[in-house]
Order: sequence, then structure tokens, then C-alpha cells
Amino acid sequence: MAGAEGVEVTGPLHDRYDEVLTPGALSFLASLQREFGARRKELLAQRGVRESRLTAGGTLDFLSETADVRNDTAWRVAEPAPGLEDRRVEITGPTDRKMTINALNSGAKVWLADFEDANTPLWENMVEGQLSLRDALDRTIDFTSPEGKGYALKPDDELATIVVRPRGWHLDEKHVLVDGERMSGSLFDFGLYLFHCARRQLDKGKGPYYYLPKIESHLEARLWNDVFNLAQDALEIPRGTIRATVLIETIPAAFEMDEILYELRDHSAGLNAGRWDYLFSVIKKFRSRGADFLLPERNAITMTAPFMRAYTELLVRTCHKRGAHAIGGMAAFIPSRRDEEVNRVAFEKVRGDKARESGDGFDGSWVAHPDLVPICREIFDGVLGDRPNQRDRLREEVKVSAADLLAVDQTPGEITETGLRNNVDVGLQYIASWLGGNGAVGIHNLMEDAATAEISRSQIWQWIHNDVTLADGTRVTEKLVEQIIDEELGKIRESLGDRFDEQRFAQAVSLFKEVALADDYAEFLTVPAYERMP
Ligand SMILES: CC(=O)SCCNC(=O)CCNC(=O)[C@H](O)C(C)(C)COP(=O)(O)OP(=O)(O)OC[C@H]1O[C@@H](n2cnc3c(N)ncnc32)[C@H](O)[C@@H]1OP(=O)(O)O
Ligand SMILES: O=CC(=O)O
Ligand SMILES: [Mg+2]
Repeated sequence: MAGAEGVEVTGPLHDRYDEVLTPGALSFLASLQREFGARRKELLAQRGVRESRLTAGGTLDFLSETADVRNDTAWRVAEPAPGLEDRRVEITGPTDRKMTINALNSGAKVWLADFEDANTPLWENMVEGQLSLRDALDRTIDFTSPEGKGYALKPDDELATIVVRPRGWHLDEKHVLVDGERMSGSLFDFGLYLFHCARRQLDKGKGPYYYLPKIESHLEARLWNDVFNLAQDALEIPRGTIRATVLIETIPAAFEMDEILYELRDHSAGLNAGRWDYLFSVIKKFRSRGADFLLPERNAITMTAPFMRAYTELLVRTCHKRGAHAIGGMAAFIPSRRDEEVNRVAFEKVRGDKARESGDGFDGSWVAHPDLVPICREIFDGVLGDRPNQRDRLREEVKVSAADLLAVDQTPGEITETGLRNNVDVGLQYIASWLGGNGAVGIHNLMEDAATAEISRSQIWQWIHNDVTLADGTRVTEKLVEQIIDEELGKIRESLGDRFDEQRFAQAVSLFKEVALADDYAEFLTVPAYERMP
């Protein structure tokens, strides 16, 4: 494979990788990295500065310097692009060939093709995911399971619209060096998909669409907008062709929703309420601030907690004021085709979650599994009927203050030994799976991904470092957690039997201790985890 000037690919080049990593594509990636790499690093450093202020006792508020943007009632985002008018059901998931076909065929309006929370950024997952997307658009994708079950796409007009979620700004792609430096994982995922699939999508009457994860400020949204403009110009695609839905899934971003929409207004496809990373962000940003920012154990926190309601209500209000879609989040309950009771509970929980969202004015929502598509559709059908969305529901009565968004201590629930054990158990099982190359997994009938695992390990860090006592009066210490790690690992070993040794539990324990116990808190568990990957 001929290279591109200044670009070195250090990952293995398996079958067909040359179809994605072409000299033209690599040159395009290099141009994005050269233009935006330094700004990305500056913005990541600014996250640290803001976080240090919070650790020192500071707070978050709506920005005074952008009050004009918030108060100006005249501007609106672009009208929805083809394929994004009606988003009442969106399925999310990894981009391996089987999941790609299943997601596109699922009956959902949109498929979020995930290179972030549901994905281990193993080199093979990244490049083969891009091949899946391209092959899906060419309709050359197929798959045969080891049992001989064949998979093929339904006709185009029955397929979900593809929306790609690249990695967040914090992640590198270490297998592609530009002028000797690792390139941004975000730019790698974004750029390869745009380079290969923008024209293919336009030929089908749709476009290159993205979900943007883990953004912490409108300046990060501005960076994405500048990336879009340069990329569209370079590929001779009209500006405004790319559309992006931003996940509001960090607490600082909740104070900048208007500004984020404004920065991306010609490319915007709305906002999504990414509840799991949002909870992680609340814990992370205020992790050293004692009782005022202490949440109950993970499974006790619901979307009706006052600070979560404030966030979702403000999101719908802000989106609809600007003509943008407001998309709901993920209920973690997954159905089972083998256990009727598990299925019943999952359907009931998801139904309740989608009923609340559709009633609040969201225009659609996420599901994690094809069997949940009909439920989400039925609930949104009940509110939307034949209308593609409810962007006209302005929710002008919603008033949310900074204090409402920060009312973390008003969340009902407690911290128990069961909650502590669950965080350890799920954290270990998830990390072992992630290190094995699978970033989305069902554990105890709940969907676990990078965002939910971040909550588990960060709660433990917070409880140890804030002298928290459990409901039974036991203090959470490093020693106690070490003991629970041993005990929970023993249970996992027993339940897996011979399969235990096939999985990466030794590595998972070491990483879990690093990210849950070490005084020096890791900003993302996926960053040290990535360094342990080939
Ligand atoms: C916080 C956030 O960011 S949420 C968004 C990120 N997270 C995700 O996207 C998770 C998506 N969901 C998944 O990955 C999966 O549903 C899991 C891992 C939770 C469970 O998967 P499984 O254990 O395979 O579930 P199950 O065995 O019930 O699957 C039944 C069928 O549905 C398919 N399926 C399940 N989930 C999905 C999905 N999200 N997309 C496409 N197909 C799916 C399976 O491949 C399987 O297909 P098959 O019958 O042809 O073999
Ligand atoms: O990405 C979604 C989330 O909830 O996190
Ligand atoms: Mg997320």
C-alpha cells in the first residue's frame, strides 16, 4: 500500500484494510490532524483548568460572555436533513458485520453506528467498522454465523439512517502517526467515514451524519464545526451537508446547550440527553466535594431525580426554541429471548422511560436492542401520530436555574454494600470484556458500556476519597474494596468455570484498581485501558 506524506500506519494491515486506508484517505486524515490537532490538545487542557477550579470549590453557571447568544431569539438551526426528519426510534450499537445488518434491518429510523461507548477501540474494530459502513452502503455486506445463519440487508427504503459516533476528543488513534505523533481518534473516525461514505450517502439521497460525544464546551463544538467546514471544502461537498447531533452528556455542557447549537447551527441535527456519561461527569467533576455532590449507588439513581429532570427539561426547551430535535437517552434494561420474566421487566421499564420522554417533548429516543424498537416506536407513535417530530412543542413554561442543574444532593436513595459490590462486579466484568475487544455487554440484564462502567469505578473512587459510610455504618476504605474485589472475582470465577481463564480478568483487576482506587484519578478509564491494547 503506497503511503501518504508524513503518515505512518503502525497497525497491522489485514485483508481489505487497503480499501479503507488508501493514500487519498490518509492524506485527508493528515490534513485534518495538522490543521486541528493542536487546538484539540488546547481544549483538552482547558477541561483540566475548569475541573481544577471545581475541585478548589468553584461552581458552574451559564456563561456571561455568551449571554447574547442565549438571549437572541432570532436564530435557529438548519432544517432537518433527508433521513433525519423523523427520529422516533434510534438503535445504537457496535459496527461488526452482524450488528450492522441487524441494526439497519431493525425497523428503527436511525442507527447510531458506535465507535465510542459501545466499542473497544481495537485497531481491528476501527478499520473493520469503517469497512462495514462502506459495504452496507454498497449493499455488499453479508454475514454467516458459525451456526450457518445467513444475514442480508432488507431493501434500502426499509433501512435505518446511519449516524456515526466517532470517539471523543480525549482518545488518540495510536496506529496512525502524523508527522511522528498519534492522531486524534475523533478525526480518524470522522474523517474516514466522510472520505469514503459521504458521496455514497448523498447518492442515496441522505448525507454524512454524526453524533458528537462527550463535548464539554461550546468551544469544542466550534472546533467540530471548523473541522466540518474544512473537510467539506476539501472533498468538494457543500457546507451544511454534514449534520451532527451533540450529546449533552457532561455537566459543563448542560450550561452551554444554546451555545453548542449556535456554534454548529448550519450543521446541527439537535441534541441528545446522554444520561450515563452525564452521571459519570457529575461524579467526576465534583468527586472531591463531599456530601453536596454525593449520589446514591448507581442502580438507585433514576431520571426523575430533580437534577436529572432539570437537565432533560432544559434540553427539550433549548432544542425546540431553536428548531432542533431533542433526542432521549438509553434505558439500560435489555430483553432476553430466553427468559420471559427478564423480558417483561425490560419492556415495562423501557416503556415507562419512553413514555416520560415522549410526554416531556422529546422527538425520539434510543434503544439498545432490536426487540425494543417496537416498544419505543409504539410509545412515540402515541404522541406523534403522523407528525415526524414535535419540535413545535416549545415547553415555554420550563424554567431551569443553575442551582436546579446542580441539585445533586436532592437525589433519593442510599449507598449500600450491595451497591458497592455491584459496582465492583460490573466494573471487573465490563473491563475484562472491553480488554477482550467487546465494548458493549449485557451484565445482570443491564446494558453495560464505557459510560456505565465509568460510573461504577468513579463512585468507588468518590466513596473512598470522601470517607463515605454504607447504610449499615461500614466505612468505605481501600482495604474494604480490595477485599470485595477478591470476593467478587471469586464469584465470577465460580460462575464462569472453565471460561474464566479465557478472559482477561488479571488485567481487568489491575486496571480496575488503578482507576477506582489510585489517589491520582484517571479522567477516563478508556485512556489507560487503551495503552494496554496492542
Ligand atoms: C451509554 C450509551 O452510550 S448507550 C449506547 C451505547 N451502547 C450500545 O450501543 C449497546 C448496544 N447493545 C448491545 O450491544 C447489545 O444489545 C448487548 C451487548 C447489550 C446485548 O447483546 P446480546 O447479548 O447479543 O443480545 P441478544 O443475544 O439478546 O441479541 C439478540 C439478537 O439481537 C442482536 N442485537 C442485540 N443488540 C443489538 C444492537 N444494538 N444492534 C444490532 N443488533 C443487536 C444480536 O446480535 C442478536 O442477533 P442474532 O439473533 O442474529 O444472533
Ligand atoms: O452516550 C450516551 C450516554 O448515556 O452516555
Ligand atoms: Mg455516552
